[in-house]
Amino acid sequence: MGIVLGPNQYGKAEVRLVSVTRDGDTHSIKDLTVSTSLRGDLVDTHLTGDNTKVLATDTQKNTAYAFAKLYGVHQVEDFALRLARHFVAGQAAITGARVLVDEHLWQRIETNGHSFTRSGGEIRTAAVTVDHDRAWVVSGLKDLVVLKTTGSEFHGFPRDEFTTLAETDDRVLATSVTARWRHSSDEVVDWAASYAEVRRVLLSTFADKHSLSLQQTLYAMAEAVLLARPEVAEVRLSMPNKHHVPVDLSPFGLDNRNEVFHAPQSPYGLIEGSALREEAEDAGLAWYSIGEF
Ligand SMILES: O=c1[nH]c(=O)c2[nH]c(=O)[nH]c2[nH]1
Repeated sequence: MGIVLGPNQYGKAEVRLVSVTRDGDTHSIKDLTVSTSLRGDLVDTHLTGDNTKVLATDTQKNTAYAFAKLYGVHQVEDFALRLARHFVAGQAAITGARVLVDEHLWQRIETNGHSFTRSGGEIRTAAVTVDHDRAWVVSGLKDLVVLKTTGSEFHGFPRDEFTTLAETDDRVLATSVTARWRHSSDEVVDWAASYAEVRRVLLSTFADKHSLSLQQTLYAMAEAVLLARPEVAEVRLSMPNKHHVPVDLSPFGLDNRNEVFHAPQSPYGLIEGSALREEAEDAGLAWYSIGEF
């Protein structure tokens, strides 16, 4: 009995692609996860390792980035159709292409034209500790994903023999905010109004504070909450630095002026910190009640 090659396909899965377009100070983003699968006459590579007909998955990935630059993303259906047709038209052995696109949707933070929150997924949290007749109330939120397409720099860091990171005076800054803030007293406050205001202050500070490091942005956000909300004694923030790396399109004769980014899920920087009132009462116990980062 002979053995034959059964159905097969191959491609690049989960290419994280972020495309920024600018109209003056008003920026727009398209944030995609793109997966490609090609089918066709692929017997040789499976049976003998002859790759003559294999359009490399790395090339498929590069094509997605280059097409974002060349044609823009616009509607994901158009983007996917263009990519899929290109693969089928360009390689005689490739007769079928399937392109899957997840578009991650963003909403504007209205304070400026270049800051966004990712839609959906945000969670409001509360942690309460009671010790005999005392109570501590810690409100918070997590998975609040924010991004700004300008107004962020990072330079002046030490360069040792293992440093490769380039200095930048204009980068995309993105993070998923986990925030916890401890209320000064256990008296009932208007929790809903307090939450809404803290959230608003966190967002507007992220958007409007010109950033020289995510650490600086973190502290500014926590400080702004304390300045705006007398009922809050301490704010803790945990903010992963969701890196957006400009894709080098120069091998394809294309420039990339902060337009097309690779947005890997990991690794990421993890920036954590807090701000508290100097006179914050019972900080030791409060530390325990607010919990770890
Ligand atoms: O805002 C930043 N803070 C860092 O500590 C850091 N480290 C790094 O590689 N990039 C960045 N960005």
